[in-house]
Amino acid sequence: MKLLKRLLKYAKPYTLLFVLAILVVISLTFVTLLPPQIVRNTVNNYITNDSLPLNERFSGIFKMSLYFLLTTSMIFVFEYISIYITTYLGGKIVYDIRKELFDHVLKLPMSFFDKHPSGQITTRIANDTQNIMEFFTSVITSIFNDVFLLTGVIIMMLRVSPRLFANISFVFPVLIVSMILFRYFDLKAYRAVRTNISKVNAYLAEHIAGMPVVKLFNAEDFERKNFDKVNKELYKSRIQQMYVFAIFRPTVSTLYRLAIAAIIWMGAKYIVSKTLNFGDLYAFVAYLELFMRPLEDLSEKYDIIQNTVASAEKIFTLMDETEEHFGDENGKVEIEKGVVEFKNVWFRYNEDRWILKNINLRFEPGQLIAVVGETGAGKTSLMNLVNGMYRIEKGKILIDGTELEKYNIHELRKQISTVPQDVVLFSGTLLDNVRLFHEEISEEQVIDALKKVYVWDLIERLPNGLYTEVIERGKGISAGERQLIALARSVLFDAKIFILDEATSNIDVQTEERIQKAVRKLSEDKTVIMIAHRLATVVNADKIYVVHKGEVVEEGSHKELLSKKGIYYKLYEVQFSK
Ligand SMILES: Nc1ncnc2c1ncn2[C@@H]1O[C@H](COP(=O)(O)OP(=O)(O)OP(=O)(O)O)[C@@H](O)[C@H]1O
Repeated sequence: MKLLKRLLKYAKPYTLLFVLAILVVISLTFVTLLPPQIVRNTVNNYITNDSLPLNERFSGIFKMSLYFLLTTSMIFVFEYISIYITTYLGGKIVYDIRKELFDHVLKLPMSFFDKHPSGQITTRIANDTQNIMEFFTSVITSIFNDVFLLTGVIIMMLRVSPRLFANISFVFPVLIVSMILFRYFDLKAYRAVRTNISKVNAYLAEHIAGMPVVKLFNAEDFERKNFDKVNKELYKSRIQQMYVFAIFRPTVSTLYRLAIAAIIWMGAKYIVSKTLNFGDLYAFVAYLELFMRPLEDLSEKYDIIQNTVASAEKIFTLMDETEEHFGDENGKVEIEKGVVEFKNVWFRYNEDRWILKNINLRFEPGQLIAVVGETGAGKTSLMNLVNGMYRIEKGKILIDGTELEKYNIHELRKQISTVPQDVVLFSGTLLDNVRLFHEEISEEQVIDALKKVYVWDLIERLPNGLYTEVIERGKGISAGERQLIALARSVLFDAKIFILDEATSNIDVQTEERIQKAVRKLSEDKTVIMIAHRLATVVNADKIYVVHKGEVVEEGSHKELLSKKGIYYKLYEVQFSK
């Protein structure tokens, strides 16, 4: 109930439209009840009324036909208006919710994205909101419609023949109970089908993305068998759902026909004994048919409400996630020199273990400083702290002597350029990807940036050059090319601090040498932090920090570190003895 209340808050700005929709629905109910009454009057007053002159009977029938036509047209108009308004309302409300949700997701901290799979977040924003749309388009106003119609039909039946109504009143609870039972079993079967559809989807998404691995390891047979399992489950649940339909649908319609037979049997007796008119019997049967429609509809709406509650719960859980409040909105906005210092920094992603322990580092412009260490040592984590992607637990990170938390984080991030290990490109051209969709940056400026890192000739060589289209996160562009694009992007945005996280790991030795030259030049007036696996790329660095199991264990120039014969020496030995 609380959830529905919170959901209804989104409808508040559109209250007037809702009121209008309900008024239209009330009018629709009213006119829907008219046709059986018109036919009843036609039969009773004109078709079977022998006491009237023939011409009056014909003109009466004509008049009634016009009424019938008029009400049918009104039903059309009201239905059109109500569908129009409700679809507009549902669409607009879901647009608002989706917008708010995505805005909120953009403000969530990295730790949130570490814990939640991207597919799950996508489903919340794309699919769960869709379920909610159904609630606003087909539940709210239809419930009014159904309740009004049910009440109206019962009133009309009582007006037509209270005696007939009393005689067959036992049929109504039977119809209602069988409908509820049908819905209950149908819902269960439908849920199983939906779960199995998501399993098939999830399986396909994961395994089609992993197709290169499937082919390389000859895993086609294994894939076939595993897919067959999920596919079979889906098939079985569909059959189960079909059984429910096969049993209940005919049961409900048979009950309905039996009720009509009972009405005709009793009604005919009353007609023969002249206590009921023929038109009354017709109207009564027609109203019974109208009684069935909202009954079916209401039970369907119950389904939608349940789905909506489930989706709303998930959406609001996401909406209640705490936003990232890193830094100070009104804090410092500009990095002046670009001196980065770590002072006794401790950091962990989860309670269970420290990733960085008592780190002390200093990076400054004019020097090329590198961080090395084995896989999983904590190098990338270190760099993510400079960007304020995660919060440290103990110690201080200072930029130009000011604590990171005292900066406006958005302004700060603009001045720190990172080339990550795994570069993600967006759909669009290479040009768009270098200038990150900033149309105000000209093609010449982009080419200039590419030339600065000595990669323009590589891009120029591609068949469509800068206009090469990128699809799905950069498929079709080699890993090395992606790194070059990211590197040029960093230069283009002219940051004060550059973080190169194994930025040349996928690039051939020749190109890497040229890039090293560019990086060296860059470090003359910028702060460049270079993380590297391959020690060959850091031998010329002014200073090298060696990180081991989350601690800085050695520091110095390449020569100094070799002479220490410590961890750096060992790493060097292993790499160069190869
Ligand atoms: N988002 C995360 N959540 C939890 N643990 C993480 C997360 N990212 C990294 N780790 C863990 O932290 C440790 C350090 O990882 P990090 O990526 O900093 O290492 P690295 O030195 O950069 O390694 P590599 O050379 O392979 O890039 C690893 O044990 C890793 O499993």
